[in-house]
Amino acid sequence: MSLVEIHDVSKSYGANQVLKAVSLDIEKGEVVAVIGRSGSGKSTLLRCVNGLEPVQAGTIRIDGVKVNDPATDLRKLRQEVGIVFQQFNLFPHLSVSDNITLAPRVVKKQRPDEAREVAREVLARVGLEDKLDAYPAQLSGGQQQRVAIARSLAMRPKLMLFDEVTSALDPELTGEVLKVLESVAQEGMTMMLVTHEMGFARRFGSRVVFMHEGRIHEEGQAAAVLAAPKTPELTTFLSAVLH
Ligand SMILES: Nc1ncnc2c1ncn2[C@@H]1O[C@H](COP(=O)(O)OP(=O)(O)OP(=O)(O)O)[C@@H](O)[C@H]1O
Repeated sequence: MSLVEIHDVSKSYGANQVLKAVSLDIEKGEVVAVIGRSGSGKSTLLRCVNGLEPVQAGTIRIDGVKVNDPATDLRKLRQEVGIVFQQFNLFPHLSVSDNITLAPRVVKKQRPDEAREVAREVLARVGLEDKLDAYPAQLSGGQQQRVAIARSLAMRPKLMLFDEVTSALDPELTGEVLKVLESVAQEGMTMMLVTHEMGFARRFGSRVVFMHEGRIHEEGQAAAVLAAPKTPELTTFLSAVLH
């Protein structure tokens, strides 16, 4: 059984069919980069995986648990599926420590000292152990995004979803966030990420999925797919993003 099983998923917003019979399996420890033009359905697919968006047809299972099933406790499922967005969404009035420990204390009922210890550990993993008591406004955008990643890691998820997490950052801050993603990937985390960073996709995407008009148009091992696209749509897309 794959960790993520997406089978024949379709989704529409009104008359606009955004996902058209999408199927994708992701194995434990795999890093899958989802690429494609704006509006091709990448973010929607990611949001369907952790149940932020309902689907109209098909099934999605995470570790065997069906996401689109009224009997599934989505709150519990989301503890196991972390998601980080383009905007870091930290609570501005809470310290870094409180931002990170909030969900483990409230949802997982961790003791405050235990939660703070986890916060220390995950902050070290993103290279910000000295920022435990800082406030978001005192951090750069790149640092805030690293805290947002640490906050997700504190829940010990089975799967992490990243939706264009570097798109809101200045180029000089993008590198530090990509480095954190690389180290999280190297630790064995299963990751699905929507990205425009083709260099990252090539180095760390064990697999690349190219979406076009709501369908998976091409997929395969990252280096091979990016070096030798088989369809004119991917060729056009790659020449647009690489130049
Ligand atoms: N909440 C929504 N309500 C209505 N339409 C939506 C909604 N979210 C997305 N869409 C539409 O669904 C289509 C796919 O959007 P999606 O955000 O998944 O694309 P994307 O490939 O992630 O694009 P981008 O790279 O620009 O983020 C677009 O046509 C978009 O306008």
